[in-house]
Amino acid sequence: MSGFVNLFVSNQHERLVGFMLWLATTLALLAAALWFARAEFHDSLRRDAIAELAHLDTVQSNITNAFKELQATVTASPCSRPFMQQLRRVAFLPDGLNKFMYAPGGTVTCSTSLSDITTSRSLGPPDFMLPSDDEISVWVTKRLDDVGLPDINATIVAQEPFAIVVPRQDMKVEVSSWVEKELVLRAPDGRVWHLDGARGLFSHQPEADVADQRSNSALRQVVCGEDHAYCVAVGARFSDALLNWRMEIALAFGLIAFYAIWPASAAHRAIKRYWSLEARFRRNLNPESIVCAYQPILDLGSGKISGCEVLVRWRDVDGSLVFPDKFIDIVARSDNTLAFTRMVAECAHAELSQVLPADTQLQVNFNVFPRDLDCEKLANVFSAFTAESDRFPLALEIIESDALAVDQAQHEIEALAEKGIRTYIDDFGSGYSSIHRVASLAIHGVKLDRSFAMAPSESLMAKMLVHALDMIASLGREIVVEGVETQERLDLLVKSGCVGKVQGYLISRPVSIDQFAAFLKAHKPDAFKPPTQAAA
Ligand SMILES: Nc1nc2c(ncn2[C@@H]2O[C@@H]3COP(=O)(O)O[C@H]4[C@@H](O)[C@H](n5cnc6c(=O)[nH]c(N)nc65)O[C@@H]4COP(=O)(O)O[C@H]3[C@H]2O)c(=O)[nH]1
Repeated sequence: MSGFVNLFVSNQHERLVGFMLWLATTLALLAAALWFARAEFHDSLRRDAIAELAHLDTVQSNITNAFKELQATVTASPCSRPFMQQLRRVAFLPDGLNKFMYAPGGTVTCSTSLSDITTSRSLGPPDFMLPSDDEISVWVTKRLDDVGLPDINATIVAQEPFAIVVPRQDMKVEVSSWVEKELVLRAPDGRVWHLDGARGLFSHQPEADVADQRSNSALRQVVCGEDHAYCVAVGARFSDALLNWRMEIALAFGLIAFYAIWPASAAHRAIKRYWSLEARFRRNLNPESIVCAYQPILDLGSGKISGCEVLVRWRDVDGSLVFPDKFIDIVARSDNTLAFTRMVAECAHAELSQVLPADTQLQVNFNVFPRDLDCEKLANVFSAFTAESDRFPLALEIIESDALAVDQAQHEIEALAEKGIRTYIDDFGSGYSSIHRVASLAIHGVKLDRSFAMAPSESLMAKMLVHALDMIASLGREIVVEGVETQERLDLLVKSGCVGKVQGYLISRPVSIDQFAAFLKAHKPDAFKPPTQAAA
């Protein structure tokens, strides 16, 4: 499951996901097209079978009419000259039936071909009777030498006292070369007699002596006439059909593969939206996914770690840690800034109070959104810290933004100070902060933006560092410098004589609570002092 999630979360597999979606869409469309083609093919087989059956229906209706005609018009004394004349008159009707017999009880006494049969000849027991009320008996492919029709194998149908020789029925409807047909007669008990076409197609089990295994078609349609006495089976192998239409199929495949690009890319966009960091973050932000990191703050006067800044990380759905530069803006754009800060405060308080020794005294700095600068609300969010202000004095770092109305901010900052909560202007020098604003607010201190301390030695920013420090120092506010990465830069800050505290990778990166506790335990006050001072 996590591998599957990874596929969408990590951008590395974007091409693979896009390709898989295209492939899946192409295959799905192809399967739908094949299903449709198969259904259409089935229908066309059925249409062929019905067309063939229509011809047999005509034969059956001719037989029914012939019997009616015989019963109505052949009334003379059986086998007498007038009888034979009447019989022949019916035989002349243009319905393809011209061999009639007088065969009461299945015994042929006279026929249109042979009027003077000296001895009656029995047809024997019929092969089957039709289930209809007309009492019709059927003899299938009977040799007719006995009844004066030498070398003829034909089907005889009889309705007392007449019998009709049904001429051999061939298939009439033209079909494609890869389509097979079989014509059968079928007794009510299920026995089947092959009449024409691909033997075994009807029963779908080729007889042992049938060499042509193609009869075992994959697609088959069987339609039967009235009484189910005659049926047409039509079949073909789908693969044969596909082979036959290979050009059309290749073209269809190309078109499907091409048009699959649109639904696949729409699906890809939807998936990307669903799995975007913003969507994942909004769906999964909860106290369990909040991870706190602690960056020590070094007091330059004492050399001790006087506090820490709590920096939040977010545990993504694939387990990886996401840094605030990726999601703080998402929080800032939402209405949940205070709820978010509460989650961070609760996470930090639980960890700090559990892991650090009871006698630890440490200022804990939190970042708060400017819009949440409201003493009452913040005191509520950080109530666990204000309740333990001896152990964990609280400090709030506020990024001064344009939205921060000085008068209102001043009022809230004063109220916070009354509750023992310190406030700092964060990232001074990076945003809207001006020396005028710093002077107007009763803040405890200023955190100088890390870009000053991190700037290369000869750069303009590095040169501005000392001036920025002088300027803030003149306002009498505590100065904390962030982003101290080298001993050289730290030495410069110490030399300036106006920096109270520093924070940066030189001292420690933001670390987990256990690493922070270990760091505090191992820290020596002269660890970052220049060698001369350390020796003294
Ligand atoms: N290259 C370099 N970087 C250093 C050094 N020392 C500290 N940093 C980084 O500088 C950032 C200091 O936090 P920030 O200015 O408050 O800037 C923070 C803060 O504005 C915001 N943020 C972090 N946690 C929270 C939070 O809980 N709530 C709110 N509202 N914002 C937060 O996200 C920003 C970035 O946080 P991080 O990515 O943790 O980045 C941290 C820290 O890892 C250094 O020597 N070199």
